Amino acid sequence: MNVLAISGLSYGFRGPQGEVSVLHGLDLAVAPEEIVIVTGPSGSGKSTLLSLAGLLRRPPPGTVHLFGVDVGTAGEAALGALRGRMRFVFQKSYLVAGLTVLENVIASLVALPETNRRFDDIRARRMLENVGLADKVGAYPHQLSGGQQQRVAVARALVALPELLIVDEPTAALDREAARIVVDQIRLLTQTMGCGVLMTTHDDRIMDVATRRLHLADGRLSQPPGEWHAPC
Ligand SMILES: Nc1ncnc2c1ncn2[C@@H]1O[C@H](COP(=O)(O)OP(=O)(O)OP(=O)(O)O)[C@@H](O)[C@H]1O
Repeated sequence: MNVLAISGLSYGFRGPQGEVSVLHGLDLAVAPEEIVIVTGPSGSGKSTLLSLAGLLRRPPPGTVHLFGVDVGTAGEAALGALRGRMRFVFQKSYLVAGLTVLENVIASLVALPETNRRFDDIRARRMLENVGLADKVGAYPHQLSGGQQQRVAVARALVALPELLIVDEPTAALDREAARIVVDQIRLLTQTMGCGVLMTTHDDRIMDVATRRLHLADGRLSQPPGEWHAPC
């Protein structure tokens, strides 16, 4: 079953001159182990699409299904359960300033059912090792560079082993090496845990991580312009 299935999704915003239509009858599915990258010009609706797929906005009934559940009609309890199965990475890290790096990552686990909370600490430390920040566990966010903060945000998302990961421009503020660490960890999650990923990016350095690429323009998705082949 697809982790995310979008069909006939149209969406707009009410402005001073009336309704401005952003998405027009969009169809998109993300299966487990897929990394779908959506590109598109500024203002084309990429963030709007992610917010509708990611429960940050309520889509029209029947247009967005997460794990088979119609998001447009689901009640609060069902939405809460869906939220536990997915995680986000945004362009900004949004770490909690008063928590250490380790505590920020553990915070992603506390809402999950777990019989022994001692494993939260071990899991969080392992994930921080994976993103090259083992020596920063006790630091506070303001003591880290922007790129290091973003790697903590990635660790915080991945440590929960989400079934769907929604990622908005994850590497815009990262140098080449840090960007590679981030996408390698995302790819590892898809390959080992079967996570499906929906990502927007303008970053040519990381396009190779995609198993499928789509281009959003004029409210519609299509094949990206120019030649593109999925990696073997
Ligand atoms: N809350 C809102 N109210 C009104 N219009 C909005 C709102 N959010 C987004 N828009 C409009 O919807 C359109 C799509 O915006 P969106 O942020 O989804 O684009 P984007 O492709 O993510 O852009 P970028 O690459 O610059 O981040 C834009 O024209 C924007 O002005």
